[in-house]
Amino acid sequence: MFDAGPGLYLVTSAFMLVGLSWSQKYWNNRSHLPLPPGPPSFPIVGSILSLGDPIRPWLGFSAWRSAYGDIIYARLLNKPVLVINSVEVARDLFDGRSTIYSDKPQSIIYEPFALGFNTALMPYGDRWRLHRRIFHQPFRQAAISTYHTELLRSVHMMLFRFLQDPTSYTSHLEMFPVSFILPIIYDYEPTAKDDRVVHIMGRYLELIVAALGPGATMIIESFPFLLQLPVWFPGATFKRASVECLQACHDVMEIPFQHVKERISNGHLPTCFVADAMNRMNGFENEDIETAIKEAAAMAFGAANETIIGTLRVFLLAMVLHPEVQAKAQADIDRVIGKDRLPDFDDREALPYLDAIMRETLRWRPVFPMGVPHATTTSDIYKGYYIPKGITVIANTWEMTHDEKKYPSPHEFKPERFLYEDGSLTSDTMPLGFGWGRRICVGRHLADAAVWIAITSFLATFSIHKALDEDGKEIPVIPKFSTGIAVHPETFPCRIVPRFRDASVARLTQLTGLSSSVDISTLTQI
Ligand code: HEM
Repeated sequence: MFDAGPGLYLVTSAFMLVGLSWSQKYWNNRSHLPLPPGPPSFPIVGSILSLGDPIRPWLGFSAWRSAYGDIIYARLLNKPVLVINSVEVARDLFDGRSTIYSDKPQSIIYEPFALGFNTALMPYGDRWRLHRRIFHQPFRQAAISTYHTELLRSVHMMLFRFLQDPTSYTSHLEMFPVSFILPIIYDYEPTAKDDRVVHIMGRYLELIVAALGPGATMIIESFPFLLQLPVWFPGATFKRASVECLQACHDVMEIPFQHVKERISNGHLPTCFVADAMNRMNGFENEDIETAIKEAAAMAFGAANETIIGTLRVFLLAMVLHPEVQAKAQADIDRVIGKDRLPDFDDREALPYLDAIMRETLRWRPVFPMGVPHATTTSDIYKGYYIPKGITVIANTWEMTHDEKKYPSPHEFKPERFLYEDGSLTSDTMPLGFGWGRRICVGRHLADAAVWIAITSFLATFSIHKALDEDGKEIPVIPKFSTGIAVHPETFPCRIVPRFRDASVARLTQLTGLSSSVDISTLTQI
């Protein structure tokens, strides 16, 4: 028999020597390698003062680009961050080195504010992989057409609400994602605006937005004892918010999920994300899988809400500020579809200008102007710079979507930038707002279909104009935006007027064909 003794010893020693010299070289490299350039850092505050507006850090990150370039190292308070200001570097790192750049920074606020189940904030590991597996099948591009009927139904219900109460446009936008995502995820039909499931998600999101605001996060991270105070203690605001948030999160996950399970145990066969995943992945036999499905379902419910409402708010703002874009889109719709029916998904190819408007909406005011931060799992060397392990990595979406070279006059709303001279669409589908690499948004194809049908149907049936004062003069719209990690325009005064023939409930009923399945008279209460 072959004696492995001395041979194996020699081979092992050789490997060890190579390994040692490599790690020595690596260490020497690292010790000689600089961190990427960045603004000067001061004790305690780091570089935060040179950010300019700390509430909108993406603007400061963009301003740093001219001084420090596409990849910047900075310390914000006690947190080291790597800021990426160009698509090229983002692709190199998030796509090309995805095993290193797919982690997420963790915060002590996640547990007390029930954010542990949020896929987008989860560490890169088995629990996250299981979530992605649950999401993959139902949300891949090829599956999206199965949701077209539900999307059309929800968008038509939204049109009724606009017709019956044109002043409450924010509330109608809020009901749109809820009315298709709840049936898709839980086979659950929200019955009224104060529907229990809609209400608990709304409350949970409110609490999270407050908790994740830059000020609140910084205070809690700097003074964690605030979360140890008893709830009755004067000033224990964060502790009370945390208790309420944990309860709201429990309700968000359990109430709609138990609705599906009850229906199954009563012999029904609901067709929805939860029931399909439970069957496909043996969720009934495995508690860990059941928990992951419950979490993924609540994640989809929450993720669809904030993002789609935000994008549609940006769209309406763009239309009120740019009547010429609105008129051009409506002329296209009238030419392709006419006045006797409403848009359908089959019309999409013939309406490139509508796609261009959608892309420009995502570019002009991305809902996540600095994406959702990633983190590194190990240290790395890129273009001669040392990138530390565990550093927070921010892809500055704002800078990428406002890059003057790629998008001239970037602050103007110009859908034409996505069209060739012959009117056909360019290959730039504006994916930048949906994140990067392995962590790219799982709901992007659903979002694409939902936003497209919503804007096309809206423009087919309504126009939005500036509101008029008592003298009949237009009230100027001064855009204001919310702050936080997800940003959207605040409500502005406007007039929404129908543009379809007769402009009556009867005519809209005829156009949508909704009356057979929905009680139209109750829609404004929804
Ligand atoms: C206009 C609509 C939307 C926008 C702009 C958007 C944007 C984003 C962004 C920027 C991320 C972070 C990606 C990263 O970490 O690099 C993300 C993650 C995610 N989104 Fe969306 N999203 C939208 C709609 C949706 C919808 C409709 C769903 C579900 C049905 C969804 C589910 C998710 C999930 C599960 C993640 C976590 C992915 C992961 O960390 O692996 N999103 N989204």
